[in-house]
Amino acid sequence: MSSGQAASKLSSWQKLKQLHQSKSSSLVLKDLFKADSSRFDKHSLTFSEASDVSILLDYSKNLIDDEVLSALFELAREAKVENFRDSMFSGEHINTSEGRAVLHVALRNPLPKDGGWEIKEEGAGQPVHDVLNHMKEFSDSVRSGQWKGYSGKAIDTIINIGIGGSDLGPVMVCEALKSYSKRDLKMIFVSNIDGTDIAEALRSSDPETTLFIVASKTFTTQETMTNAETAKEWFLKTAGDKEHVAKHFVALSTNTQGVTSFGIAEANMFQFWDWVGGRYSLWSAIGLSICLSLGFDNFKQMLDGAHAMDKHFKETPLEKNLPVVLALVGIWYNDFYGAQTQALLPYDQYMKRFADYFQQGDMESNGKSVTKDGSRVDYETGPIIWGQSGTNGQHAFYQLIHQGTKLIPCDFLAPVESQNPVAGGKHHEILLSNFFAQPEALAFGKTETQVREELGSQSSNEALVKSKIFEGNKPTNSIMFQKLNPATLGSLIAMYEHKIHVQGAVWGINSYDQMGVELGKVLAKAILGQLGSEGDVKGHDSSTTGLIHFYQKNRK
Ligand SMILES: O=P(O)(O)OC[C@H]1O[C@H](O)[C@@H](O)[C@@H](O)[C@@H]1O
Repeated sequence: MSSGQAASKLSSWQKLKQLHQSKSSSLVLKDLFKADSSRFDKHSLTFSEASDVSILLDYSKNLIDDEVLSALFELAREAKVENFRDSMFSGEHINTSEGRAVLHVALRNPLPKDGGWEIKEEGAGQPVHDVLNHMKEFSDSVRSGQWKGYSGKAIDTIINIGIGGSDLGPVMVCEALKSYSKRDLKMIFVSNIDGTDIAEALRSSDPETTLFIVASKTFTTQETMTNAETAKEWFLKTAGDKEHVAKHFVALSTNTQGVTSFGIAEANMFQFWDWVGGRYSLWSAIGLSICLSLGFDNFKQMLDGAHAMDKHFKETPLEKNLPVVLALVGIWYNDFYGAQTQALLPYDQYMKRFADYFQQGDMESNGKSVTKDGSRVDYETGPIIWGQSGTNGQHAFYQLIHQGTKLIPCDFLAPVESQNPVAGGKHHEILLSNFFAQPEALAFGKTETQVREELGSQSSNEALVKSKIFEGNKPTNSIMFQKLNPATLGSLIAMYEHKIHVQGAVWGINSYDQMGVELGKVLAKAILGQLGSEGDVKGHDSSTTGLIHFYQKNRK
């Protein structure tokens, strides 16, 4: 297991610091490509270890050379990334602050008799497959119309009520794999405590044909429980009899007692375990909305794609290991170039929620400032993750990436094949030409000489010349895959999950707790009890008191 040692104490870290000082000015992409015509071949990797999956990672447009790369791999070895990875796979309790194993990989692991690994943790073998069978049975019966609502009608609307990890994964996947979905089954996701979210969902739904999925690992999350109660009240107003809840409410949780006291029978509960982190839970019962929308077979293919990436991560030498390479290159910018953010830019409209999903995945995992042994880090940890689908981003924020003052490493992702080759494939070719052009423009820019040539007689306008120069040398990864099918999406998600794992291991932090979301929750609870009258507002600073008083005076 990783000791939680500060990364800056490692000798390879110091070496990387020196390398950055001594050679960053000579790490110029234009020159690096000119000097080595095989740079793409040397710095690209392929993954095709799952059926129906083919992924190319081109990391050649990074500010790296052989010396930097070998120091980065040395860092991974010195930080015992391989040991820590193996500890995760074997079920050791690597989430030390909560004393838990971290086993989302077990959710996509076949049984040992079918070629999976033996994992010694309660739930991590047959029980996982029992829940999968339950999910299959249930989703088949709802999708086929066999499952009937209380008045005998089939279900046509699914409302998933959950937040954070109990929302973002299902939302992202249902959107990404929309072309595989049952189009006449309406999927609605309610997460926000803002009454608008549930009100809009209910407005367009019919209690006789709506199925509610209450998704919450803990079954105590205020937003989810409040939305679920409101949904139940709305349902019972029409349905009347409490007995009917059984036909319209199911729960996904680790908390059986919470589920039954809400009024959902254990038979309508899909179980998972405390070793599934919320932001890693879409592979578990939390994926029920995915199964309902896409069908179990597609869900299973997504699990298989993820499992193949797990196997790749577990067994492939670091130098050829996609998640490891992504992680190390990310550390190079995050810790040595001072980059604050990392953009995820999928050139596939179906992946429009991908960056939102990994905002939680990455930032909740690695947004930590103490190591596992409790020392304050003296280096940067998790990056700010953001992005949106291409080409929309190009017309919104790429200006800053190209010519702003900040270094923003970007991952570009795109499918070879479009699922909607409209207008004879014209849209897709235009989309891909942009996917190819942007990393090229970022890497190689446009020189002053080129600008002057282009401007011709106007080149005497110095300010204009300067404004049109692209400095270039902006690093990117390009990730191409054949087609966004369920297995490929599974592989891509698992690839980024493991990237996060490797970075957390190098930084010596616990990527698997989320203590930082607690304080705000506690304070909100206390304030909720004080909103009644001005006199109740006690124990706050003048700003918070002033804000609450303003609300109390002006509410209607
Ligand atoms: O599934 P639950 O228990 O409702 O938690 C929902 C979310 O709550 C908090 O914000 C965090 O703990 C997240 O990691 C979690 O995903």
